[in-house]
Amino acid sequence: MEANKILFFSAKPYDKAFFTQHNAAYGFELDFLETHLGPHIVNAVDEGTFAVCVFVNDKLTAEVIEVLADKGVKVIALRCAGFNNVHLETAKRLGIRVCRVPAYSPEAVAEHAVAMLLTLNRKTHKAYNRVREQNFALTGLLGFNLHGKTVGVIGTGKIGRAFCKIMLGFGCKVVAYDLFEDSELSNLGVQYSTFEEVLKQADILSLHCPLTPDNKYLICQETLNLMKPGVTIINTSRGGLIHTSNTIEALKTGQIGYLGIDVYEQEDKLFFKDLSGMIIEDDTIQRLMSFPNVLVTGHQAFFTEEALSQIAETTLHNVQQLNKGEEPDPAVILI
Ligand SMILES: NC(=O)c1ccc[n+]([C@@H]2O[C@H](COP(=O)([O-])OP(=O)(O)OC[C@H]3O[C@@H](n4cnc5c(N)ncnc54)[C@H](O)[C@@H]3O)[C@@H](O)[C@H]2O)c1
Repeated sequence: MEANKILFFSAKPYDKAFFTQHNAAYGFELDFLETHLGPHIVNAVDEGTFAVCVFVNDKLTAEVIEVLADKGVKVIALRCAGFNNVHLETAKRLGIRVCRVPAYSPEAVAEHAVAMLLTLNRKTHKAYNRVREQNFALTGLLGFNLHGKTVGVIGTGKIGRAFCKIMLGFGCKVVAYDLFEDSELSNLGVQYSTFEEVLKQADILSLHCPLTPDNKYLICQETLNLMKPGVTIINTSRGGLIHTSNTIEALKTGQIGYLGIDVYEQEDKLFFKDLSGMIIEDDTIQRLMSFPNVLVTGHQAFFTEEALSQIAETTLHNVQQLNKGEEPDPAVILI
Protein backbone atom coordinates (compact mmCIF):
# COMPACT_ATOMS: atom_id res chain seq x y z
CA MET A 1 0.00 0.00 0.00
CA GLU A 2 1.22 3.51 -0.77
CA ALA A 3 2.53 5.48 2.21
CA ASN A 4 -0.19 7.81 3.43
CA LYS A 5 0.94 8.78 6.88
CA ILE A 6 1.92 12.23 8.17
CA LEU A 7 3.80 12.17 11.46
CA PHE A 8 3.63 15.43 13.43
CA PHE A 9 6.30 16.63 15.85
CA SER A 10 5.95 19.35 18.52
CA ALA A 11 2.21 18.77 18.22
CA LYS A 12 0.00 20.74 20.60
CA PRO A 13 -3.72 20.07 21.18
CA TYR A 14 -4.61 22.94 18.84
CA ASP A 15 -2.46 21.46 16.03
CA LYS A 16 -4.28 18.18 16.45
CA ALA A 17 -7.69 19.87 16.40
CA PHE A 18 -7.13 21.99 13.28
CA PHE A 19 -5.28 19.33 11.27
CA THR A 20 -7.82 16.63 12.15
CA GLN A 21 -10.67 18.89 11.08
CA HIS A 22 -9.07 19.85 7.75
CA ASN A 23 -7.88 16.31 7.06
CA ALA A 24 -11.50 15.20 6.61
CA ALA A 25 -11.13 16.43 3.02
CA TYR A 26 -7.72 14.79 2.48
CA GLY A 27 -7.87 11.40 4.19
CA PHE A 28 -4.25 11.11 5.34
CA GLU A 29 -3.37 8.98 8.34
CA LEU A 30 -2.26 11.52 10.98
CA ASP A 31 -0.10 10.69 13.97
CA PHE A 32 0.83 13.34 16.55
CA LEU A 33 3.90 13.38 18.80
CA GLU A 34 4.41 16.10 21.41
CA THR A 35 8.20 15.85 21.39
CA HIS A 36 10.43 17.98 19.19
CA LEU A 37 12.03 16.21 16.25
CA GLY A 38 15.75 15.74 16.78
CA PRO A 39 18.39 13.01 16.93
CA HIS A 40 16.89 11.64 20.17
CA ILE A 41 13.61 10.59 18.56
CA VAL A 42 14.15 10.27 14.83
CA ASN A 43 14.56 6.49 15.05
CA ALA A 44 10.96 6.27 16.24
CA VAL A 45 9.72 7.33 12.80
CA ASP A 46 8.14 4.21 11.36
CA GLU A 47 8.56 2.96 7.83
CA GLY A 48 5.48 3.87 5.82
CA THR A 49 5.59 7.49 6.94
CA PHE A 50 5.20 9.63 3.82
CA ALA A 51 5.76 13.03 5.49
CA VAL A 52 6.94 14.49 8.77
CA CYS A 53 5.22 17.73 9.74
CA VAL A 54 7.38 20.06 11.84
CA PHE A 55 7.38 23.49 13.48
CA VAL A 56 9.87 26.25 14.35
CA ASN A 57 11.81 24.49 17.12
CA ASP A 58 12.18 21.05 15.50
CA LYS A 59 15.77 20.35 14.54
CA LEU A 60 16.17 18.85 11.08
CA THR A 61 19.93 18.50 11.02
CA ALA A 62 21.79 16.58 8.31
CA GLU A 63 21.98 13.59 10.68
CA VAL A 64 18.21 13.63 11.31
CA ILE A 65 17.37 13.97 7.62
CA GLU A 66 19.63 11.03 6.77
CA VAL A 67 17.66 8.81 9.15
CA LEU A 68 14.38 10.10 7.70
CA ALA A 69 15.59 9.19 4.21
CA ASP A 70 16.57 5.69 5.39
CA LYS A 71 13.04 5.25 6.74
CA GLY A 72 11.59 6.17 3.35
CA VAL A 73 10.19 9.58 4.36
CA LYS A 74 9.55 11.60 1.20
CA VAL A 75 8.46 15.00 2.50
CA ILE A 76 9.34 17.45 5.28
CA ALA A 77 6.28 19.67 5.66
CA LEU A 78 6.94 22.81 7.68
CA ARG A 79 3.78 24.21 9.22
CA CYS A 80 5.38 27.66 9.43
CA ALA A 81 7.08 30.12 7.09
CA GLY A 82 10.68 30.06 8.39
CA PHE A 83 13.02 27.19 7.47
CA ASN A 84 16.31 28.06 9.22
CA ASN A 85 15.97 24.80 11.23
CA VAL A 86 16.16 22.50 8.16
CA HIS A 87 19.43 21.42 6.54
CA LEU A 88 18.18 21.93 3.00
CA GLU A 89 21.32 20.69 1.23
CA THR A 90 20.98 17.26 2.84
CA ALA A 91 17.28 17.07 1.95
CA LYS A 92 18.15 17.96 -1.64
CA ARG A 93 20.96 15.42 -1.82
CA LEU A 94 18.69 12.66 -0.49
CA GLY A 95 15.68 13.57 -2.63
CA ILE A 96 13.40 14.63 0.23
CA ARG A 97 11.01 17.43 -0.72
CA VAL A 98 10.59 20.33 1.72
CA CYS A 99 7.48 22.52 1.73
CA ARG A 100 6.21 25.30 3.99
CA VAL A 101 3.39 27.78 4.60
CA PRO A 102 4.84 31.10 3.39
CA ALA A 103 1.86 33.25 4.40
CA TYR A 104 -1.04 32.36 6.63
CA SER A 105 -2.45 35.51 8.15
CA PRO A 106 -0.37 38.67 8.11
CA GLU A 107 -3.30 40.42 9.79
CA ALA A 108 -3.07 38.04 12.77
CA VAL A 109 0.47 39.23 13.54
CA ALA A 110 -0.21 42.88 12.69
CA GLU A 111 -3.30 42.94 14.90
CA HIS A 112 -1.34 41.41 17.79
CA ALA A 113 1.27 44.15 17.45
CA VAL A 114 -1.57 46.68 17.69
CA ALA A 115 -3.04 44.81 20.69
CA MET A 116 0.33 45.07 22.47
CA LEU A 117 0.56 48.75 21.65
CA LEU A 118 -2.97 49.49 22.89
CA THR A 119 -2.33 47.52 26.07
CA LEU A 120 0.76 49.55 26.83
CA ASN A 121 -0.47 53.01 25.88
CA ARG A 122 -3.73 52.63 27.86
CA LYS A 123 -2.31 50.35 30.60
CA THR A 124 -5.16 47.87 30.26
CA HIS A 125 -2.89 45.13 31.65
CA LYS A 126 -2.81 47.07 34.93
CA ALA A 127 -6.49 48.06 34.81
CA TYR A 128 -7.52 44.42 34.35
CA ASN A 129 -5.84 43.40 37.61
CA ARG A 130 -6.89 46.51 39.46
CA VAL A 131 -10.65 46.29 38.93
CA ARG A 132 -10.62 42.60 39.88
CA GLU A 133 -9.59 43.84 43.32
CA GLN A 134 -12.40 46.40 43.27
CA ASN A 135 -9.91 49.22 42.87
CA PHE A 136 -11.47 51.67 40.45
CA ALA A 137 -8.99 54.50 41.02
CA LEU A 138 -7.38 55.94 37.89
CA THR A 139 -4.11 57.12 39.40
CA GLY A 140 -1.26 55.44 37.57
CA LEU A 141 -3.36 54.56 34.52
CA LEU A 142 -2.77 57.77 32.55
CA GLY A 143 -2.26 56.88 28.92
CA PHE A 144 -1.57 58.69 25.67
CA ASN A 145 -3.44 59.00 22.36
CA LEU A 146 -2.20 57.15 19.30
CA HIS A 147 -3.96 59.67 17.05
CA GLY A 148 -1.42 62.21 15.80
CA LYS A 149 1.63 60.19 16.89
CA THR A 150 4.41 59.16 14.50
CA VAL A 151 4.70 55.41 14.06
CA GLY A 152 7.94 54.04 12.61
CA VAL A 153 7.70 50.69 10.83
CA ILE A 154 10.81 48.65 10.01
CA GLY A 155 9.92 46.18 7.24
CA THR A 156 6.80 46.71 5.13
CA GLY A 157 6.30 43.20 3.75
CA LYS A 158 3.06 41.29 4.32
CA ILE A 159 2.81 41.94 8.07
CA GLY A 160 4.32 45.42 8.09
CA ARG A 161 1.94 46.49 5.33
CA ALA A 162 -1.09 45.29 7.32
CA PHE A 163 0.26 47.09 10.40
CA CYS A 164 0.82 50.37 8.49
CA LYS A 165 -2.76 50.34 7.23
CA ILE A 166 -4.16 49.89 10.75
CA MET A 167 -1.99 52.71 12.10
CA LEU A 168 -3.07 55.04 9.28
CA GLY A 169 -6.63 54.25 10.33
CA PHE A 170 -5.83 55.40 13.86
CA GLY A 171 -4.80 58.78 12.48
CA CYS A 172 -1.08 58.24 12.98
CA LYS A 173 1.69 59.56 10.77
CA VAL A 174 3.47 56.45 9.47
CA VAL A 175 7.14 56.57 8.51
CA ALA A 176 8.79 53.40 7.25
CA TYR A 177 12.06 51.82 6.27
CA ASP A 178 12.41 48.79 4.01
CA LEU A 179 14.97 47.67 1.47
CA PHE A 180 12.16 47.95 -1.08
CA GLU A 181 9.46 50.61 -1.05
CA ASP A 182 5.83 49.59 -1.50
CA SER A 183 4.12 52.07 -3.85
CA GLU A 184 0.66 51.09 -2.61
CA LEU A 185 1.67 52.15 0.90
CA SER A 186 3.29 55.37 -0.36
CA ASN A 187 0.02 56.20 -2.14
CA LEU A 188 -1.86 55.61 1.12
CA GLY A 189 0.39 58.13 2.89
CA VAL A 190 3.23 56.05 4.35
CA GLN A 191 6.44 58.09 4.15
CA TYR A 192 9.55 56.02 3.39
CA SER A 193 12.80 57.25 4.83
CA THR A 194 16.23 56.01 5.93
CA PHE A 195 16.48 53.68 8.91
CA GLU A 196 18.11 56.41 11.05
CA GLU A 197 15.48 58.98 10.12
CA VAL A 198 12.66 56.58 11.03
CA LEU A 199 14.28 55.98 14.43
CA LYS A 200 14.65 59.72 15.03
CA GLN A 201 11.04 60.55 14.14
CA ALA A 202 9.14 57.67 15.71
CA ASP A 203 7.13 57.97 18.92
CA ILE A 204 6.30 54.30 18.41
CA LEU A 205 8.54 51.83 16.58
CA SER A 206 7.32 48.43 15.35
CA LEU A 207 9.62 45.78 13.88
CA HIS A 208 8.35 43.69 10.96
CA CYS A 209 11.51 42.62 9.12
CA PRO A 210 12.99 39.10 9.20
CA LEU A 211 16.10 38.36 11.25
CA THR A 212 19.10 38.06 8.95
CA PRO A 213 22.86 37.96 9.63
CA ASP A 214 22.94 41.66 8.63
CA ASN A 215 20.34 42.97 11.03
CA LYS A 216 21.02 41.08 14.26
CA TYR A 217 20.69 43.53 17.19
CA LEU A 218 19.18 46.21 14.98
CA ILE A 219 17.95 47.71 18.24
CA CYS A 220 21.04 48.22 20.41
CA GLN A 221 22.67 50.98 22.47
CA GLU A 222 23.81 52.87 19.36
CA THR A 223 20.41 52.87 17.64
CA LEU A 224 18.52 53.43 20.90
CA ASN A 225 20.51 56.65 21.33
CA LEU A 226 19.00 57.97 18.07
CA MET A 227 15.43 57.51 19.29
CA LYS A 228 13.14 59.95 21.07
CA PRO A 229 13.30 59.63 24.86
CA GLY A 230 10.35 57.56 26.05
CA VAL A 231 9.89 55.77 22.71
CA THR A 232 7.53 52.77 22.56
CA ILE A 233 9.02 49.68 20.87
CA ILE A 234 6.99 46.69 19.69
CA ASN A 235 8.67 43.53 18.40
CA THR A 236 6.56 40.72 16.96
CA SER A 237 9.27 39.69 14.49
CA ARG A 238 12.28 37.84 15.92
CA GLY A 239 13.98 38.19 19.30
CA GLY A 240 17.47 38.55 17.83
CA LEU A 241 16.54 41.92 16.30
CA ILE A 242 16.83 43.39 19.80
CA HIS A 243 19.90 43.47 22.05
CA THR A 244 18.09 42.53 25.25
CA SER A 245 20.57 43.80 27.85
CA ASN A 246 20.93 47.17 26.06
CA THR A 247 17.14 47.33 26.06
CA ILE A 248 16.96 46.68 29.80
CA GLU A 249 19.42 49.52 30.41
CA ALA A 250 17.31 51.83 28.21
CA LEU A 251 14.18 50.88 30.17
CA LYS A 252 16.00 51.74 33.40
CA THR A 253 16.96 55.22 32.15
CA GLY A 254 13.53 55.87 30.59
CA GLN A 255 14.96 56.06 27.05
CA ILE A 256 12.42 53.34 26.26
CA GLY A 257 9.03 54.33 27.65
CA TYR A 258 7.19 51.12 26.78
CA LEU A 259 8.25 47.78 25.36
CA GLY A 260 6.02 45.05 23.91
CA ILE A 261 7.68 41.82 22.80
CA ASP A 262 6.10 38.66 21.42
CA VAL A 263 9.53 37.22 20.61
CA TYR A 264 12.67 36.85 22.68
CA GLU A 265 16.17 35.82 21.68
CA GLN A 266 16.31 32.85 24.10
CA GLU A 267 12.66 31.92 23.62
CA ASP A 268 13.25 28.31 22.58
CA LYS A 269 13.92 27.41 26.22
CA LEU A 270 10.69 29.05 27.41
CA PHE A 271 7.96 29.67 24.89
CA PHE A 272 5.20 27.18 23.98
CA LYS A 273 5.71 25.48 27.40
CA ASP A 274 3.84 25.68 30.70
CA LEU A 275 6.63 26.49 33.16
CA SER A 276 4.30 27.78 35.88
CA GLY A 277 5.58 25.28 38.46
CA MET A 278 9.26 25.67 37.56
CA ILE A 279 12.15 27.88 38.58
CA ILE A 280 13.15 29.92 35.53
CA GLU A 281 16.90 30.24 35.33
CA ASP A 282 16.87 32.95 32.66
CA ASP A 283 17.38 36.13 34.73
CA THR A 284 17.06 38.36 31.67
CA ILE A 285 13.46 37.45 30.91
CA GLN A 286 12.65 37.71 34.62
CA ARG A 287 14.12 41.25 34.71
CA LEU A 288 12.17 42.21 31.60
CA MET A 289 8.92 40.89 33.06
CA SER A 290 9.50 42.89 36.25
CA PHE A 291 9.04 46.27 34.51
CA PRO A 292 5.49 47.66 34.72
CA ASN A 293 5.86 49.18 31.24
CA VAL A 294 6.93 45.94 29.53
CA LEU A 295 4.49 43.47 28.03
CA VAL A 296 5.71 40.00 27.07
CA THR A 297 3.64 37.46 25.14
CA GLY A 298 4.96 34.01 24.22
CA HIS A 299 5.13 34.07 20.41
CA GLN A 300 1.37 34.13 20.08
CA ALA A 301 0.98 36.80 17.40
CA PHE A 302 0.18 34.19 14.74
CA PHE A 303 -2.24 32.34 17.02
CA THR A 304 -5.72 32.97 15.60
CA GLU A 305 -8.36 30.56 14.32
CA GLU A 306 -7.97 31.98 10.83
CA ALA A 307 -4.20 31.51 10.82
CA LEU A 308 -4.32 27.97 12.22
CA SER A 309 -6.99 27.02 9.66
CA GLN A 310 -4.83 28.40 6.85
CA ILE A 311 -1.72 26.63 8.16
CA ALA A 312 -3.53 23.26 8.29
CA GLU A 313 -5.15 23.70 4.88
CA THR A 314 -1.96 24.81 3.09
CA THR A 315 0.19 22.11 4.71
CA LEU A 316 -2.22 19.29 3.82
CA HIS A 317 -2.63 20.66 0.31
CA ASN A 318 1.17 20.78 -0.14
CA VAL A 319 1.57 17.17 1.06
CA GLN A 320 -1.30 15.98 -1.11
CA GLN A 321 0.23 17.50 -4.23
CA LEU A 322 3.60 15.90 -3.50
CA ASN A 323 1.87 12.60 -2.71
CA LYS A 324 0.17 12.68 -6.12
CA GLY A 325 3.41 13.60 -7.89
CA GLU A 326 2.14 17.10 -8.71
CA GLU A 327 4.44 20.13 -8.45
CA PRO A 328 3.30 22.64 -5.77
CA ASP A 329 3.44 26.41 -6.14
CA PRO A 330 7.08 27.65 -6.09
CA ALA A 331 6.23 29.85 -3.07
CA VAL A 332 5.59 26.81 -0.87
CA ILE A 333 8.28 24.44 -2.10
CA LEU A 334 11.85 24.87 -0.86
CA ILE A 335 13.41 21.69 -2.28
N1 LIG B 1 5.29 36.54 16.15
C1 LIG B 1 4.79 35.71 15.25
O1 LIG B 1 3.90 34.91 15.56
C2 LIG B 1 5.25 35.80 13.81
C3 LIG B 1 4.52 35.12 12.83
C4 LIG B 1 4.93 35.24 11.50
C5 LIG B 1 6.04 36.00 11.17
N2 LIG B 1 6.72 36.65 12.17
C6 LIG B 1 7.89 37.48 11.83
O2 LIG B 1 7.49 38.55 11.00
C7 LIG B 1 8.49 38.76 10.01
C8 LIG B 1 7.88 39.46 8.82
O3 LIG B 1 6.97 38.59 8.19
P1 LIG B 1 6.32 38.95 6.76
O4 LIG B 1 5.38 37.84 6.45
O5 LIG B 1 5.82 40.34 6.78
O6 LIG B 1 7.61 38.84 5.83
P2 LIG B 1 7.82 39.46 4.39
O7 LIG B 1 8.91 38.68 3.76
O8 LIG B 1 6.50 39.58 3.68
O9 LIG B 1 8.32 40.96 4.70
C9 LIG B 1 9.55 41.24 5.27
C10 LIG B 1 9.95 42.65 4.80
O10 LIG B 1 11.13 43.03 5.52
C11 LIG B 1 12.00 43.68 4.60
N3 LIG B 1 13.36 43.64 5.14
C12 LIG B 1 14.26 42.64 5.09
N4 LIG B 1 15.37 42.99 5.75
C13 LIG B 1 15.17 44.24 6.22
C14 LIG B 1 15.94 45.16 6.99
N5 LIG B 1 17.16 44.84 7.40
N6 LIG B 1 15.39 46.35 7.31
C15 LIG B 1 14.16 46.68 6.88
N7 LIG B 1 13.37 45.86 6.17
C16 LIG B 1 13.88 44.66 5.84
C17 LIG B 1 11.81 42.92 3.30
O11 LIG B 1 12.25 43.69 2.19
C18 LIG B 1 10.30 42.69 3.32
O12 LIG B 1 9.59 43.75 2.71
C19 LIG B 1 9.01 37.34 9.74
O13 LIG B 1 10.30 37.36 9.19
C20 LIG B 1 8.99 36.72 11.10
O14 LIG B 1 10.24 36.99 11.71
C21 LIG B 1 6.36 36.56 13.46
